[in-house]
Amino acid sequence: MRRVTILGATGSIGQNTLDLIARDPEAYQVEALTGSTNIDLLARDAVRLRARLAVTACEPLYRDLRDRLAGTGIEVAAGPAAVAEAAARPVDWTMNAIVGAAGLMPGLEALRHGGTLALANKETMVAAGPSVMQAARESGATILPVDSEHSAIFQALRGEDARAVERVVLTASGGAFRDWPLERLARATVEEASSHPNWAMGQRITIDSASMFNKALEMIEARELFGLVPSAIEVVVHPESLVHAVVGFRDGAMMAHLGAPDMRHAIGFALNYPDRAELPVARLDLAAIGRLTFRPPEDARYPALALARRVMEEGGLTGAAFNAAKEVALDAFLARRLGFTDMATVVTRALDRLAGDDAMPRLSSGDAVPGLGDVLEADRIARLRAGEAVAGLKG
Ligand SMILES: NC(=O)C1=CN([C@@H]2O[C@H](COP(=O)(O)OP(=O)(O)OC[C@H]3O[C@@H](n4cnc5c(N)ncnc54)[C@H](OP(=O)(O)O)[C@@H]3O)[C@@H](O)[C@H]2O)C=CC1
Ligand SMILES: CC(=O)[C@@H](O)[C@H](O)COP(=O)(O)O
Ligand SMILES: [Mn+2]
Repeated sequence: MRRVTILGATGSIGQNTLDLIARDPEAYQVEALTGSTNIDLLARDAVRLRARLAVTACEPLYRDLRDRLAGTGIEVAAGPAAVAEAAARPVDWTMNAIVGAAGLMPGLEALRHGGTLALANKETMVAAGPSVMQAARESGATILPVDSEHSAIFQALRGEDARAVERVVLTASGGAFRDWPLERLARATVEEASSHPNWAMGQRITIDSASMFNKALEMIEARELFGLVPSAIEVVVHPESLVHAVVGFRDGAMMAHLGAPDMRHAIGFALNYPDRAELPVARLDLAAIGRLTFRPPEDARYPALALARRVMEEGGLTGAAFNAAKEVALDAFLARRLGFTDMATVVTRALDRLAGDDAMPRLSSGDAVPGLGDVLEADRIARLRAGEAVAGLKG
């Protein structure tokens, strides 16, 4: 029986993970489930899956969660530190499906005890890729990417010599507004941005798909996970979301990964690795699909992609700053304090300000791996600068 922990169990990836685990209950012992605001679901799943520990990141909800689990024998805890402590409990397999930079510390805790980390939380790699990879090397932990594109790349690279890789192509659906007239984008509403053409996902990543900030994060995630040079990372718009990524090799061959737009593919791959197990996902009928289409992303529609290139060029703490500024901009859009196209403006202004900002930690030239303290400080300062940029745009 494998011991597993699911961080972010109440979200979209978390629920897809539990769906797979619940289909084979004898195969898994659930050590911990974590969530944040949705304690009804957290409590219900903790009982259903006989978890040993249930944790809400939201401290004020401790009593409510405790009351819901009274008499079950399931341990209860609350707060960000309790989430990290849950992640630190030794298990064979951990899913990190927390959204945002909040996933960083629990993810690092999970890596420190070894085992396998199935990583959906792409923000972790963007903010602190070198630290994360170093933590895995030190403990001998295995990181398996869950983001569909990165799982696809990982699968295409199996058995290949990494030195033979010439390029990777990340496919992008183009998001909710791929066919809108450009002049309409500034008036796009939260509701309109929260509907993905192909994937059912959490609201934040769905909006990031519409702005292409999701793909921008994924470019950086690919660089960190696979050690690629930025020029080897390409993005192509593929409205059908059936090809998840393509790897190009030095002999000109290209290996594409195809599958239905269902995250249980990538989660199931990580859960069963190195084997392949039967998964409850739709099988593609290529003749019925008929055609797959591709087109270049438009710079004017998707300024986030150029920002990702800038982040990769600058390196160091810029990834942490970029992710944090993007989170602030997205919060402001969700709160109706910013327009849709203002999000890229806020992130650009925050990065511009940070370039000469005395408050930003300075890395010494020998720092190949920025320290975690510096990463967290860069995140904090970037949030301040992005907040100022939001206020500046409103005023
Ligand atoms: N959804 C998808 O198909 C894909 C997602 N990803 C990535 O996976 C991650 C999860 O995405 P998704 O499942 O869509 O997100 P959701 O918003 O659906 O779920 C997020 C999870 O994180 C929890 N959470 C929220 N804030 C905090 C916090 N501060 N501390 C601890 N836990 C918190 C939520 O708890 P609660 O709901 O109880 O408040 C929930 O369990 C993201 O990094 C995303 O980019 C990558 C590829 C595809
Ligand atoms: C399912 C998944 O991995 C998402 O990150 C997906 O890539 C989002 O779709 P976009 O291609 O629109 O960003
Ligand atoms: Mn993805």
